[in-house]
Amino acid sequence: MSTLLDVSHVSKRFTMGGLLSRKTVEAVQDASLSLSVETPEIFTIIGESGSGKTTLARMILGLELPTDGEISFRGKTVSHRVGRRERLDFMGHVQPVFQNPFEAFNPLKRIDRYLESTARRFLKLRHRDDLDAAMDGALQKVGLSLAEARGRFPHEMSGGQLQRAAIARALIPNPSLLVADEPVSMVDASLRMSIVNLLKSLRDDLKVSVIYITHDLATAYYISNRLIIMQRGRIVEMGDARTVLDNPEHPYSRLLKASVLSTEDAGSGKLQTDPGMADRATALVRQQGKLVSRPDGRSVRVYEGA
Ligand SMILES: Nc1ncnc2c1ncn2[C@@H]1O[C@H](COP(=O)(O)OP(=O)(O)OP(=O)(O)O)[C@@H](O)[C@H]1O
Repeated sequence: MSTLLDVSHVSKRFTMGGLLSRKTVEAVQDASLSLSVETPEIFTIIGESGSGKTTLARMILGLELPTDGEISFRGKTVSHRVGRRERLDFMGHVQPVFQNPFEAFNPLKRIDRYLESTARRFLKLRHRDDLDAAMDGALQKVGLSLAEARGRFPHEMSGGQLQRAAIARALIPNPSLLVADEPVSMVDASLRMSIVNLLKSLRDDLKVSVIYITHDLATAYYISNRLIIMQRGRIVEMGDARTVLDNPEHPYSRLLKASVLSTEDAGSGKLQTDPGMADRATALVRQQGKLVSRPDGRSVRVYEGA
């Protein structure tokens, strides 16, 4: 098995303020994960707001450097501090998909212009027919076409269509990994599943791996192969998505699952989770603990004396 992405004991500390009011945030602490070339998968990062998901994603994309540890893609260290050609080569293999498609596109620039400049930059295409074929090919992969997208400004598309166009743009260089940071949270609920299913078909039909960052346990359960659950910068549970979500073991993972409101719970007015469970999960956050492998293949953070 060869390694596509290797995140090894990575931490990120942000330091803010001046000399007298210095404050540090441990955004990510000692995170490790790896994806293989041979098995494309949807690897999900779940956690509450501020748990370090985006920081981890930005380090994987080389937009942020780890304070400790190392990230490598196909054996090469990921960093933005490399030459332009090396950076472009990396970006051809690893593409981001952002949360808000309306922010990802300049409102004054037509969609096809974006796709065209990506095709020029990464595929070095120059002729009109070649550019059109590359754009149409990418748009077809996401259920759109160049005929539909040509000449349209971002505001002339729905959020769902625009997120598809953003994914089409990311697909132009033929990447082997997409890093999608909450790609459905700004899309209308009724269109969300179409984007989620699209990510699934990118994995199954195009063999593209996806790092899927979300707050949403339901979509994570539906499309993920494996996942990690993060709490305040630390991975607290990691493993096969269904094994973990069917029977979460870490108190924080249990709390997350218990916080998902079913329509039945809403109907019966049951809006609160067990306060004891929340207290246990937050008390543990102050301890470092240790990720321990379990026989069922998952890893769970355990604490001394707990
Ligand atoms: N550039 C930065 N400078 C200082 N602190 C930062 C920076 N980026 C992130 N942080 C802090 O690091 C922690 C983790 O943030 P991060 O955005 O990675 O979390 P998240 O899980 O993605 O949250 P959300 O779901 O709200 O996007 C937070 O406490 C955040 O305030």
